[in-house]
Amino acid sequence: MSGTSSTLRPPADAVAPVRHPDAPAPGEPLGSHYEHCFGCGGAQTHGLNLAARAGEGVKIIAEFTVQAAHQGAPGLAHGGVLASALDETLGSLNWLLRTIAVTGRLETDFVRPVPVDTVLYLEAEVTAVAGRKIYSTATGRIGGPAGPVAVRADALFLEVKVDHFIDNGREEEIQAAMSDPDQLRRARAFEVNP
Ligand SMILES: CCCCCCCC/C=C\CCCCCCCC(=O)SCCNC(=O)CCNC(=O)[C@H](O)C(C)(C)COP(=O)(O)OP(=O)(O)OC[C@H]1O[C@@H](n2cnc3c(N)ncnc32)[C@H](O)[C@@H]1OP(=O)(O)O
Repeated sequence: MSGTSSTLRPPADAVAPVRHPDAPAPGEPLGSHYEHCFGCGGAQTHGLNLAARAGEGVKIIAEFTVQAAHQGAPGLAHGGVLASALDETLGSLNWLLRTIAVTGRLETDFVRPVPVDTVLYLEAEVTAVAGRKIYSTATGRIGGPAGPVAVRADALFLEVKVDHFIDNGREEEIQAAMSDPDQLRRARAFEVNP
């Protein structure tokens, strides 16, 4: 079964996304935007440890290896974990636009079961932008980067101000993130405006 709800279809006045001139070059790893991020952070024991790199245009390529801690059914990845991998890959696209944005809507198709130890080869792309709305799509393939699609998603991200995090995040993590000695991560958190 597949299909995308009408809120994920870009309006007639949507424009093509513009890759920021300072976006990482194609092939360059993005690194983690936050070490405690479940998707990409190195400090999360059972996190996804998803490694993303810039593609051409406004595209991201990433890999994620399904661990035993990610099971739902015996020996198979939990669907929510696979949705997280898609969400994280789609979220990484915003760094190529130099926009801070959060997921508003994520529609996922689970096409094939994904066993533990499988490498999920992810690709995501921004398809259109309309004001604060960023439309994007992603696939996760198994058996190799050109293998069959196991999961796919369409998403709508909404651009937000940094205040979104400062006003809503727990105080101790906000303070710690603000004093992060890693300059690149700080830049990704605070200096994303062109
Ligand atoms: C000091 C530290 C600072 C740290 C800084 C960190 C930066 C690091 C970089 C990156 C971080 C991201 C990490 C990546 C992780 C992967 C991505 C995630 O998982 S993000 C987490 C999950 N998502 C949420 O938690 C959003 C929760 N939702 C909200 O906060 C709001 O609902 C929000 C911002 C999404 C929208 O709220 P509104 O008040 O801004 O906007 P309204 O007026 O409601 O909507 C604007 C337009 O968008 C449509 N819209 C909004 N939500 C929609 C939806 N769910 N479906 C369809 N349309 C929607 C509306 O219909 C409206 O459209 P019309 O302008 O009227 O045409």
